[in-house]
Amino acid sequence: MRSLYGLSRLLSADLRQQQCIRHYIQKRWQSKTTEKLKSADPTKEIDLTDIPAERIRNFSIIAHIDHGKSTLADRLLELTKTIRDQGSNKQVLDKLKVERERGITVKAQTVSMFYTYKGQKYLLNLIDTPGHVDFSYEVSRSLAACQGTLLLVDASQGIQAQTVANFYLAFGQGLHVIPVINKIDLPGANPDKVVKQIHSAFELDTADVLKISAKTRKNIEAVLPSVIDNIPSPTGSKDKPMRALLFDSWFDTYVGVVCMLAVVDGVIKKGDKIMSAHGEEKYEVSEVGIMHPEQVPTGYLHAGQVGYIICGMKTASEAHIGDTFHHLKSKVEPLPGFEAAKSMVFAGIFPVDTTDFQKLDESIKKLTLNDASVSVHKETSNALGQGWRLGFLGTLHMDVFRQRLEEEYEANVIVTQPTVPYKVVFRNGEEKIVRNPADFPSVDEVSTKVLNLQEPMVLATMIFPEEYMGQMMDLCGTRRGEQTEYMFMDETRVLMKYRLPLAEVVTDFYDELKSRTSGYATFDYEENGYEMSDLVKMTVLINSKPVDALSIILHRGQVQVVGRDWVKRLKGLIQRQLFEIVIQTAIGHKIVARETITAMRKNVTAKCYGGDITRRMKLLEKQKAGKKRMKMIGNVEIPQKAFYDFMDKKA
Ligand SMILES: Nc1nc2c(ncn2[C@@H]2O[C@H](COP(=O)(O)OP(=O)(O)OP(=O)(O)O)[C@@H](O)[C@H]2O)c(=O)[nH]1
Repeated sequence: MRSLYGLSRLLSADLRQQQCIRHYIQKRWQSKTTEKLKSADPTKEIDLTDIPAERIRNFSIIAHIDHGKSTLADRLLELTKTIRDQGSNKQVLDKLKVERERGITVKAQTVSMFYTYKGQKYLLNLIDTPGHVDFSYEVSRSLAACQGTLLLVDASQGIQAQTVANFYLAFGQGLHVIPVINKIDLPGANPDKVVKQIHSAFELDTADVLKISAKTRKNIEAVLPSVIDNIPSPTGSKDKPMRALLFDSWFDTYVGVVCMLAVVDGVIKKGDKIMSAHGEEKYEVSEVGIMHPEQVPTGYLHAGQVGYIICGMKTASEAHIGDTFHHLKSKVEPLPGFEAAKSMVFAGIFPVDTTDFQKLDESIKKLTLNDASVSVHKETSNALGQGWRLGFLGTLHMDVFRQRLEEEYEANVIVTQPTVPYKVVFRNGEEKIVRNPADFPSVDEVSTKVLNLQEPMVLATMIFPEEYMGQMMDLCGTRRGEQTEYMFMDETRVLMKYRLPLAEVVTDFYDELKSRTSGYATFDYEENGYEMSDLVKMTVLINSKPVDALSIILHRGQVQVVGRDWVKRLKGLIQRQLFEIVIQTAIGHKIVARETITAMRKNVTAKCYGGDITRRMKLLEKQKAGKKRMKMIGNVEIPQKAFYDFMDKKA
């Protein structure tokens, strides 16, 4: 065991690598379900000429989930009169319906505020970021547009796993970090203890640490002066050739893609002809402005400013996040970009009612217009018909996508078991990444052509009260984890690190971790390469016919448990039919588990004793309609609903 002092060196793993696995989702700013912000000013052009770069501050708020970032953002927007203070503003920057329903920020938002301090007018650009582990990718790219950040910590909960992860993202990008202790109004608040934690964990100067309550507004007025006094202004030069970093974008039905830029050097104006360094595409700027909090044209943005441009970009995939824009004729050194966000979780998506395919196709197209990080390929399944294989950055990203499909497009979908990208190394030296169990080599191929099989690993950091140590070690042990480090955060809390297979983390690991520690444990992870693993593909057979949509890649050690569980659950979902149904799970030809549904004789019109022909017809019609939602596996009819319930673990 070791003290926490100097945690920085221990945790400063490759931050770039950390970014790749992190998850990200893009918003639809103009979503129909999106609530409009309450803007104090009607949309009119704003003049920025009186604000030199020295009086600009670009900063973000980072924190663990629920520590109060969006609430603090509300207070700062009110204080600067960017929005009206009606006493009812609640996380106004969380605009997506899913954000409001889940009470989490999914999408980083930028807003420009004006603030007068010591008689001078300042332009403060605030980027509110998500706190959930799944959306850390949003955090890291947002930080690239900032010079400093407010690190918010809940006064009753103290430092948690994403506090640590987000601090190191900011630290790794060389940002000035201002610690702020929030929720000091809570009865369990212990701000002094949290100050000590911050000091020992991050070696930050805590002499002037801010202690606030974003909810009751206590000490809120101290925040912006601290931002101005401590965070440096951007350093670029207005006189150099224009270079601007594209750090966010979204699709607007009327104007196409809106790009968020941090202008590093020079000036970008309406009418300018510009080019992207990565895509080498040419555009003409038709509108340029700031988010205040809605889009407000300014006519130009100069070095140090953060704002949006509209330049006739048609699709979201043209906007490469991390790209550099420059004037058409000028040659500039591109700014350091970001590594592309990588899909780490893949799943099949199918309509519950197969006649909804076209509609769902449209909906997926629209939703992915704004989320270039979702990879989409068509897929056909014998069990579920036509569908898609989608790649996501994590399971929350996947859940959010599904929820938006269901709520914003009224789609009814079956999402298959998520799969991580496995690696197959062949004896001839070739390598293949398998994102779909259908592409996994057969048992014969594995024994004749494959040198080894590998699975992606992560390094997980967990923070929890000491009394849950046994529970946590047990959980990580059953998930094939290997402990790499543990230490005390303070007298009562432990920080533990485990190397775990990603496949074990993307299932129900987070829920288990929460339930085993009464919600006290927090968790974050980063990518940690591939490792050789004894992997197999398990298939489900219904009356000897394989059901492709129910194939899964597993570690051999899990086969018995999962195999038995699956046949039992399927038995509960498939109705008895006129003949016996045998449900089996198998690895190649080897049967793992089996359940049987005995035969029955069913006559839907049996109760109609001849007489009422209309009723008889109605029942037959109903049965016919029901059949449309059935899938035939061999001679067995399985309702799509059974697949839906199976995937949703409703049995
Ligand atoms: N008592 C108290 N509650 C607060 C305070 N600040 C925020 N909250 C509450 O804490 C909860 C989470 O606040 P948010 O502002 O959504 O937190 P967040 O960090 O933006 O959350 P994510 O975006 O999901 O990461 C909400 O219920 C807030 O009302 C505070 O100072 N005191």
